Amino acid sequence: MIRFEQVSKVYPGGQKALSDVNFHLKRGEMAFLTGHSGAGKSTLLKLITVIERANAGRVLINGHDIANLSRSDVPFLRRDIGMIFQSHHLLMEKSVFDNVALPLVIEGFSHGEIKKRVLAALDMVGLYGKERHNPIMLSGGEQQRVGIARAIVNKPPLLLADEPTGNLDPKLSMDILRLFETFNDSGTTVLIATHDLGLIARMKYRTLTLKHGHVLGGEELTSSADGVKG
Ligand SMILES: Nc1ncnc2c1ncn2[C@@H]1O[C@H](COP(=O)(O)OP(=O)(O)OP(=O)(O)O)[C@@H](O)[C@H]1O
Repeated sequence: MIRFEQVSKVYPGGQKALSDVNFHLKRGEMAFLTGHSGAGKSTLLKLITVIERANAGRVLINGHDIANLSRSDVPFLRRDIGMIFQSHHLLMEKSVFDNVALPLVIEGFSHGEIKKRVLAALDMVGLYGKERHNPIMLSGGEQQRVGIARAIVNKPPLLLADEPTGNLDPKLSMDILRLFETFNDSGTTVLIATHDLGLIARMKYRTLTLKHGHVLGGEELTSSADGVKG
């Protein structure tokens, strides 16, 4: 589903963020992306979502080289990607319902369909009944789950998460990871960038490790457990 071939990224100003990165994330797979602060994790996710573009090499999504993607095609690619951030980027003055509905409103779904899908997404993340609350009234873990509901509400085939458990305690972090497993079990491809090595060790999914923009441990995603679920 995602293939990087000899990908390098240098930011304007000369900061080298990724160097000759190769990896392949298969459809239906769940994997971690890790590495020290500044290793290039967010940059790698930004190349997949075309927030940034590579300077060298090829980024292929579903076999398509995204270097050939025109600006007007980018929103169509992003519809297939659910993106989850540590700071979840919720609209605090809007209700939980409106936050989760946003991708569907942008896509022009009918009111009836939006209601059905938003309530189903909130149910999946355990927030059914909180749709009229504002995010400010919720705990950090609940706010993170609103962000997750928004990312999965249009059922994207690919879910990318950038430090999704960064502000959460170990129990809540595990709950969030279990939630990702549920989506993965129903066929969603999942890539999670995280510093949390403890979490990675407990979950035993394949791990891509970056160090100063280079992939450690060979060209493919490496694992001590060959992707076996923990
Ligand atoms: N917009 C930018 N302009 C210039 N340099 C940047 C930009 N974004 C990131 N960098 C640099 O690129 C390198 C990789 O950054 P990136 O954010 O991808 O790392 P990261 O592994 O996600 O770090 P963290 O875990 O701290 O979020 C760093 O040296 C960073 O300073």
